[in-house]
Amino acid sequence: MTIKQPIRIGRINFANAWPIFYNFPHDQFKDEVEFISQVPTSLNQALARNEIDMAAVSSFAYGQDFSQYVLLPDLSVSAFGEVQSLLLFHQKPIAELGQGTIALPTTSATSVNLLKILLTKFNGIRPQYQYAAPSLNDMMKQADAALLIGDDAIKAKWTNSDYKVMDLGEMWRRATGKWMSFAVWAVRKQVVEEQPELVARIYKAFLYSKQMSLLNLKPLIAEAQQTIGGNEAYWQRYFTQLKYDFGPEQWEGLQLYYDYAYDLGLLPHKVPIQIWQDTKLNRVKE
Ligand SMILES: C=C(O[C@@H]1C=C(C(=O)O)C=C[C@H]1O)C(=O)O
Repeated sequence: MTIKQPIRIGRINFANAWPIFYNFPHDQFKDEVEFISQVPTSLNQALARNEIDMAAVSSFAYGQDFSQYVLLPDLSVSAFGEVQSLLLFHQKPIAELGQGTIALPTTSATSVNLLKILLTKFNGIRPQYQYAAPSLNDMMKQADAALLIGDDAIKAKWTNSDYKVMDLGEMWRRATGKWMSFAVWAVRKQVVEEQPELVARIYKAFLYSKQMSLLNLKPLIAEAQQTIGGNEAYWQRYFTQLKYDFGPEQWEGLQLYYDYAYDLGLLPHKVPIQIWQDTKLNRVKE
């Protein structure tokens, strides 16, 4: 008898993904699952290298390697408009940034490409971009504007009032009228084939966790206040403005993002959104 390896699951260590992980019923799985908590770009890389089997990853990372993955429905970090944690900090007006440099956080894949899409397609500017560690003060020493995501963006906004701040979720909604999904739950196709029942059980456990978290946000809010700061009203709004569903409306917004990314050469191919459906792989649209 072959011993089944645990399914290795990547967890985004930013508050934006908490509602889906927070109430995961670990006791139902014992040695069958193992969680690895990292920033999105580290999870993207770990999934691509087969060091983990399933993860919340940057939606851009799915676009890069979609032939290897399927996406779990009804799970994502999405928004229709404002997000509060995908922020471009700047002093000069956006139109003047075309001659300047924008610092991009090494933690992000979806948002750095979303920013490029927004500035190129909708603002008609092509600044220089350079990657930097996600620290606003250091970034602004070398650049005219800085993008931050996740908890780094939240904290930077609280502690810096010298900059104008643009919310990428809001910019995308204004430009396209669509949803945007920043993180998706990707599973390696090979794991779906090898351990279909376990994948289905883990999927149900994530849905359960999301439902429980949204029914009672109080423990998540208390932990966010303790570990990150801010007040109850802030986190209440944060966790309700973000949406964790992944259905036709979110697919449509994400498909447009992939199409633009392909148009601009940010992705080398068109990206089909492939949704996992129990054990069958169901290609939803090209
Ligand atoms: C909503 C957010 O989206 C995150 C942004 C990501 C990216 O830019 O690659 C990846 C995962 C998401 O959880 C956030 O950072 O607050």
